[in-house]
Amino acid sequence: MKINSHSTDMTTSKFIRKAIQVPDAQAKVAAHVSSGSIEKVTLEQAHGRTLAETIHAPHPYPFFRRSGMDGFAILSSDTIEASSEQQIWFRIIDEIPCGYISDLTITSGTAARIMTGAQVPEGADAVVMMEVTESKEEHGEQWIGLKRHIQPEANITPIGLEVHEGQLLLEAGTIIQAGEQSVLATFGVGQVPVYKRPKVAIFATGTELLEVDEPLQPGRIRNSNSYMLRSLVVEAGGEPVMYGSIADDVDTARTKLGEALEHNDMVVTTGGVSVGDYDIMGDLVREGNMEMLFNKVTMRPGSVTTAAVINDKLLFALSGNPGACFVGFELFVRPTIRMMQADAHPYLEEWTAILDDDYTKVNNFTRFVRGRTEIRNGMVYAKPSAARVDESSVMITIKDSDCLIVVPPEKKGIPAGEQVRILRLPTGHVR
Ligand SMILES: Nc1nc2c(c(=O)[nH]1)N[C@H]1C(S)=C(S)[C@@H](COP(=O)(O)OP(=O)(O)OC[C@H]3O[C@@H](n4cnc5c(N)ncnc54)[C@H](O)[C@@H]3O)O[C@H]1N2
Ligand code: MOO
Ligand SMILES: [Mg+2]
Repeated sequence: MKINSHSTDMTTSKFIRKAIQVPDAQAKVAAHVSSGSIEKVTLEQAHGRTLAETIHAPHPYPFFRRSGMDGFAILSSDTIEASSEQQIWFRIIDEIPCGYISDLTITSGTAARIMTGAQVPEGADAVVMMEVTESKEEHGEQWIGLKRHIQPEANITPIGLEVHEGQLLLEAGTIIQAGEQSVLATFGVGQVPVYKRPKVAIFATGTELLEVDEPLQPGRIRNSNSYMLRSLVVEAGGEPVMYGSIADDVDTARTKLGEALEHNDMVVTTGGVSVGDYDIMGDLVREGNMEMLFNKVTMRPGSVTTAAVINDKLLFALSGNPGACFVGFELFVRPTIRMMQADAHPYLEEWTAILDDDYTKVNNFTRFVRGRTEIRNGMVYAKPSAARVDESSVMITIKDSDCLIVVPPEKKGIPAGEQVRILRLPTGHVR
């Protein structure tokens, strides 16, 4: 390739970057996030979505006095004298399968045959299970005999045992999973108000990038970051929109970015954010038609992670190095997708763990080391995923990680056995 004239003058703007701390960078992003719009979806579509309105119970639950057994509805006071020596007989006056109600009232000496889940008839204050009764037929009438005392309310679930009318059922911001589905269905919420999934445009920059189905060529690699990002967006509850990959050309990037911004709620790119000659995303965010929030963060990997705002939409220009791209997503993009759906806990959950291997690498930025947790004797242990290398260029350990071990910028490493902070990665949980 011909040699072009490139500036390595350290006073040019691409080299002058003000590094900010991760929490400050997160706060800058958060200041530009507003929770997205609301839509109604069917209950089937609601799984994993975030509820946009608080829901109160429109009625008590159970809604009627419910039999807990297949048996007979009786008056418990009729059984006071019942014993192994003294059998009490009841005349069956009705039969109540589930879904039916009786229009008769149970009075002393009568009973109704009733099934589990059916509404207990008026007058009855107990249900006795079939197995403890004897039955007989006399003059065309059915009778049951009972030799034991039955407590009032036995086997009857009272109205409102689980939920009383007006009770808070689900708060806005709740993620709808199996238990929430049960609640919504029980209370007749068939159209569920949820936050719209943010549409997240993804594109990769890099002249070296090949499509996944292209054969390898010298000096080139396949674009893996776009697919990694796609999965991460799905996991975070966003709707990924793939814009492929482009060569390292600032005009192409500008056009692509414009197109992606027009049709989506935010844009995530990967590659070209460092100080290299072809690091075009870095150049693009300095052009002036956007507000750059930061282009250097005191973290590794991902120190070159860049964020900007264009027409109220966020652009995350993540590093091309796979490890850095991954960490940049987890610390900045995932929380944004969660915040747009009003998640009360948008950031990665923080735990304390015991470091399971010595960590010797020293650096002056906070390091987010991909790691794996294990519970032993009730304690959480975290081990770096990579046996030797934990470079930001390393791709292979992403799949082996369920946490980021936070290594503060200190002069020495951390020996095994010390307590460390870890950030839990919600891997595999599709929201
Ligand atoms: N002189 C300096 N060089 C570098 C610095 C620095 O401060 N001064 N920072 C280093 C750090 S730290 C990182 S991280 C990288 C960041 O690089 P970029 O974000 O500009 O990314 P690229 O240069 O485009 O690519 C880096 C690396 O990643 C591969 N890549 C790119 N896109 C993809 C993709 N879609 N899928 C898989 N792999 C991808 C690319 O081929 C490169 O190998 O800069 C350091 N350099
Ligand atoms: O941005 Mo790099 O990933 O700091 O190592
Ligand atoms: Mg670069």
